[in-house]
Amino acid sequence: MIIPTAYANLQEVSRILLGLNCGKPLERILLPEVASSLSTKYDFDLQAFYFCADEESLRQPRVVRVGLIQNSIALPTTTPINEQKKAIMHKVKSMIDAAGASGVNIICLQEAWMMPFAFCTREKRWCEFSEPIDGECTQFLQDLARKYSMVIVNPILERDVKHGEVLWNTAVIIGNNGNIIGIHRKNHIPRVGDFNESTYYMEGNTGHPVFETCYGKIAVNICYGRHHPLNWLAFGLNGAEIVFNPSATVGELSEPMWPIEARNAAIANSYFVGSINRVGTEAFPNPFTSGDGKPQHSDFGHFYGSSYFSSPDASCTPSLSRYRDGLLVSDMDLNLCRQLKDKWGFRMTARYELYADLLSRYLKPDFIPQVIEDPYLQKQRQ
Ligand SMILES: NC(=O)NCCC(=O)O
Repeated sequence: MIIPTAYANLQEVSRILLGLNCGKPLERILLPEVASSLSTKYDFDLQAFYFCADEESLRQPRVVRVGLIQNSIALPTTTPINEQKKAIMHKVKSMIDAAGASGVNIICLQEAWMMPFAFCTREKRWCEFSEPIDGECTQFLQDLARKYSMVIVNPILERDVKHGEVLWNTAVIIGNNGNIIGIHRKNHIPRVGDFNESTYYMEGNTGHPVFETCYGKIAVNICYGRHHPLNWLAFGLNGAEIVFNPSATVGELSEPMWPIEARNAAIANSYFVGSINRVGTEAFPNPFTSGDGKPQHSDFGHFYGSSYFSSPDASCTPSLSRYRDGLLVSDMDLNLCRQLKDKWGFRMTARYELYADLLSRYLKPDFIPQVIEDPYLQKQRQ
C-alpha cells in the first residue's frame, strides 16, 4: 500500500522529472489486444501514451499516432550477413505488425537497424550490409507502409550506387503509399570512443530536410547530431513538427546525456522528438582497441535502449526498457507545437541576427574571440 504522503511525493517527483502535459501527468493509453499478444509472443516491451493540446476555436485537433522501435540484433555477428539481416527484419516485423494493429501513423526504427553497429571494429567487411536507398530493407518496409498506411522512417547504411558506390548513414522516408518521399544523410559523424564511423562514411550532404507527410511535417536528426543544438534548430527553422533521433549509443559514454538533449531540443524548438536507441551487447569476431591504452575487447558495451518521446511543453514519456526490444507508441496533438510557440515566443526572442553575425565572423581565419580581460591579470603578469 502507498501511504498518502509517499504518493504526494511521488507525484511531485514525477511532475519535475517527467513534466506535465496540459497541466496533468501524461496519460497512458490502451492498445488493442492483438498488439499486447504480439508483445508477449515476441517478447518486446510495449507502452503507449497520449500528449494532448489545448482546444482551439479555429483549428481541429491534429492527433497523430507515432511509434518508435528499439531492437537488439537477432543472430551472432559471425553468422552470414544475409541471415543476420533477415533475422533482424523478422523480429522488427513483429513490432511493426503490433504498431499497424494499433493504428500507428508514423514509425521510426533505430539507426542502422538492419545490422550490428560494427563500426567500432574499423573492418571493411561490414560494408556488405549496405544497400541502395531502394534496396532490400526499404522494399520490405515499403510493403508494410502500404499495408498499414504508415509513414516509415528507415535508417540504413546506404550505398550510393549512382555516386561511386560511396557509403552514407541515411534515413529513407517511406510515405504511407509505400513511396520513397526522400532521404536524409547523417550530418555529424562521431569521433568519440569506439564510434569509428568516420572510417566508413562522410558527413551527410542533404542539409536539414523536413518531409511533409499526410500526417505531419517530420525530420530526422541521426544519433550524434543530437549533441549539436544548431542541427536541431535547423530542422525547426524548416518547420518540423516531429523530429526523430534514431541512435546507437552505449551506457558508459552517453547515458546521463540521453534524457536531457532531445528533451531540451523539443522545448527550444517547439516540436516533438522521438528518441530511439538500440538494445543489447554486440560482440565481434576480432578484438579491437579504443586507442586509450586500455586492453583490447570485442564488444561495444551495452546499448541501453531507453527510447522515449519528448514534447514541446517539456513533458516526456517514461522510457522503454534498457534491455528488451520495444515498441513505444504515443498519440500527439500537433497543435501543441504552435501553442508552445505562442506561449514562450522563442522564435521571436531568439535574436538569430546576433548569432548569424558571430558565426560568420567565427568562420573567418582572422576571427578574434570577444574576450574582455580583467586589467589586474595584466598587472599580475608584469
Ligand atoms: N551512432 C552514433 O553517432 N553514436 C555516437 C555516440 C553518441 O552520440 O552517443
